[in-house]
Amino acid sequence: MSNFSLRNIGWKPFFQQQVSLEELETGVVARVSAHHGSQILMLGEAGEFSIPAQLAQAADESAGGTAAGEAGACGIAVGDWLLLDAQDHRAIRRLERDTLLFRKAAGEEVKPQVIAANLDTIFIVTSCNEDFNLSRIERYLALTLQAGATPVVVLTKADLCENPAELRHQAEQLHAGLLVETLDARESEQADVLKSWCGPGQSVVLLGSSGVGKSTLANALGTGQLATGGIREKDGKGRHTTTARSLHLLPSGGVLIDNPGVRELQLPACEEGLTDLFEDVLVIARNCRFSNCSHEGDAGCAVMAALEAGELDQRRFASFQKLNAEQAHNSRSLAERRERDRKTGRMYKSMIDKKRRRREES
Ligand SMILES: Nc1nc2c(ncn2[C@@H]2O[C@H](COP(=O)(O)OP(=O)(O)OP(=O)(O)O)[C@@H](O)[C@H]2O)c(=O)[nH]1
Ligand SMILES: [Zn+2]
Repeated sequence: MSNFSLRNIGWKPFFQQQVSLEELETGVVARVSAHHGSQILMLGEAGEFSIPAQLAQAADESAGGTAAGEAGACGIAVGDWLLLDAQDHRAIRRLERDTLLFRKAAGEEVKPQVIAANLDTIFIVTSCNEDFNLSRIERYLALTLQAGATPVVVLTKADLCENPAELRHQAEQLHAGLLVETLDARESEQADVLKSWCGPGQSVVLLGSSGVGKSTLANALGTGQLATGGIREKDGKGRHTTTARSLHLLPSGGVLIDNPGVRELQLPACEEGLTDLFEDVLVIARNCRFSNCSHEGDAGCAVMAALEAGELDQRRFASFQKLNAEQAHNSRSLAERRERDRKTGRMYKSMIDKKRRRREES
């Protein structure tokens, strides 16, 4: 049986203070490291084990108070911390989340889909060549800010670019204080700059399109070095499991969480994230004559004036409009869906009530 210190799997004071000494006498805390159909893989001080997903779900529903922006995004996520009964590993409670990264689920349905919970830093990876696109970085930034995590933009393939410093400068303008690193991901000494975000107690994720160098960076951070894959542990029913997990321990003491390949990256409801990201545009918009100004030809529009005066970048404004429209569309549809579900729920309930009354009467 392998041993992990809780700190090396991301345990922090924020979680510690949610658990009483009493609870720690009869319970254990462990972190969700993967979802495998009906089983959830957990990582705790005693190593790896799995519990039935149903039991974990029950703990989630009892978790109550949801963090800001968690709107409709429920369910146990990779990165969650659970308090379990030490004897039978029954899930008692899901600990409150520090941060929660989610996106709009793929497809027609407007549903938030949790990517991972309790991330400290999100590395937004993009390359200095064809993939470099400021508006795409803004999209990732909106999600990161909404999640409550710290964004760090990583521009890979600097070796294939004439002027990486210029791209870095452009990316830095996207948000006040935004940290941007440029590097050749294949050179592990260059990737070392990322290690300062990967110390003990820290959980990180790499987000970005296919081929930008995420696996290369993960390797440079040392995911391959601590051979912990293929651990055989007994699950609750005494069976052995050898499933892959999505939490990777790093030699620097932190945890790297795999993200399921994000192909379609549509924004979920994330108004706060966008408000934070586009503070510069919103400050200008405060001077529009009408508070509900569309910034598309309304009289007294301060945003149009700023665009004409060259004080606001055309690309930035287009991105602001596009992401806001997408966000508004997806939150409106979400609200509509909830209303529909509520109505359907009420209809079923009244049907059942009627049936019951009829039965009682007969
Ligand atoms: N020249 C150069 N090549 C790089 C750099 N980073 C990654 N590559 C190469 O780009 C290719 C793709 O890198 P990966 O690390 O597999 O990219 P990924 O983001 O994990 O891709 P997916 O697994 O498809 O999501 C590989 O051939 C890498 O060797 C870099 O900084 N410079
Ligand atoms: Zn306006």
